[in-house]
Amino acid sequence: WVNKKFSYWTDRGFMQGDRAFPLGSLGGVGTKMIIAEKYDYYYNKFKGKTPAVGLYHFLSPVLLVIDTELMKNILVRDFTSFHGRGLFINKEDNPIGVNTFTLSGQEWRDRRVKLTPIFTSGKMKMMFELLDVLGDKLVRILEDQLQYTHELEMRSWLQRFTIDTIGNVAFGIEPNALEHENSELAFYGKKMSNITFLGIVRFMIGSEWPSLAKKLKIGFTPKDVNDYFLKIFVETLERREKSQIKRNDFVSLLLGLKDDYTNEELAAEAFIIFFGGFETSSSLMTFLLYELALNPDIQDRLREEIMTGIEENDGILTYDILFGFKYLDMIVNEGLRKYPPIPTTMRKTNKEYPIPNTKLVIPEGVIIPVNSFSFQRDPEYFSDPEKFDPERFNEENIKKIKPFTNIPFGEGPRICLGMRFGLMQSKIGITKMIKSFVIQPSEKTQIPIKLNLGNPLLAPEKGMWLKFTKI
Ligand code: HEM
Repeated sequence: WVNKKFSYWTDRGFMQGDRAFPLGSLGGVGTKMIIAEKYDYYYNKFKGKTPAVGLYHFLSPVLLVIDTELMKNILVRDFTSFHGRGLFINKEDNPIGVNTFTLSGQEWRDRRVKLTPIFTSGKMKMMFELLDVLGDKLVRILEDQLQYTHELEMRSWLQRFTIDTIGNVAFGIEPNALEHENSELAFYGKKMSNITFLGIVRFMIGSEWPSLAKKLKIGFTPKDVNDYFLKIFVETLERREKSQIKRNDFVSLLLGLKDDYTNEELAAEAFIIFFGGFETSSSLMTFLLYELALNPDIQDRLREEIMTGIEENDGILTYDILFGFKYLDMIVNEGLRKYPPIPTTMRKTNKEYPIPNTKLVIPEGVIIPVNSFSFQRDPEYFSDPEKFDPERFNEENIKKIKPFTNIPFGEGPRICLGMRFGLMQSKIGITKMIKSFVIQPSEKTQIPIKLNLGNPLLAPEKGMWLKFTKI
């Protein structure tokens, strides 16, 4: 029976990767490497031999994309055959898990169309002030820390910063995570990004046996995460409606969709804004600080740009000034290339798809991992890929980047909805810190950095210890 399962791809004429019961092609994931590194192993092994290689997530067939032309077809040109996300959802028992990120088909399209207007640059500008204030608070709190020590574990500080920003704008609450290490929001937020044995079992049941998963009331999130986020969002909605408070945040914008969606559906969107926004941006800032500490020339040039830009604007940082920092933009782009916070995105075929110019046909219902991590670290597309080199993204070089090889926010109709917000909060965080501190490696800095095997997003293994000195 297992052998039959493992011949799914060869029966259809595809090349396939290693397979063994029970993990399928995922041997070593979580113990020796993260899943993106395992995909990368297959990407390098099969590159040039086939446009896509068949793998197995446990016993389920998945197809890893290798060829950039095929990737373009999947993400953009022939998107109508690939609009699914391929995640298990359970509307009855886990309403929080049913949102723009996880939905497929018409339901996804309808949500996406309704939500897109709440992410425009005009709406982001409205939220800038709130983030600016929290950025200053981050600096104040780090300054306080320097009375006791100059070595700071920045991953957790940056998580605390993004919990405060997103808790504020998506749930209308003051998590005060920067003041209190163990805020409730942080507890439930982190629960989603720590892979546990139980989480793997739940994921496996959800993808292999959806009807059993429904009977077991399994969904995209654990039950307590569902209940917590539902509760805090509904409480905020009620408070807002009663008091008629108007604030420039996602809660107010979501409230504007009240005629179209139930409270549960709106809470699910607030949840994905929180989940999409807290770990990704803190991961990006963490790796950026690491590279800035290791590359003092780059750090100095960035500080010069920031200081001059703010000084010329009477000491005030605005949205337009922030997004006008060209070198900061190059640095952020290079950070996203080398350390994509979500290193793999997924699609699912909703109908059979013949791969152009081959005899291969991708069957319906197959999950397609697109591993941006591989393309963005492929020396064919980015020479000396381990080197942190913002010049890859200067005005001239950026034009030479091969399309679809740098996709940290995904691509096509399902591209990240919160890209502008993610960039805004990461750029604010970096700008405020670089303006106030010189950042250097410390004795505790892990060089070269290793990845945390228990996190589906890109995270450092042992946190990010860095030396901070007040300017
Ligand atoms: C540096 C920060 C971020 C990175 C690197 C990132 C990356 C991604 C990636 C790779 C995807 C999948 C795209 C695809 O499948 O083509 C995605 C989807 C998504 N992201 Fe982000 N993200 C970030 C920040 C945010 C923020 C701040 C929010 C919310 C405010 C957000 C909300 C979403 C949503 C709703 C989707 C689902 C889009 C859909 O399926 O239609 N993201 N993001």
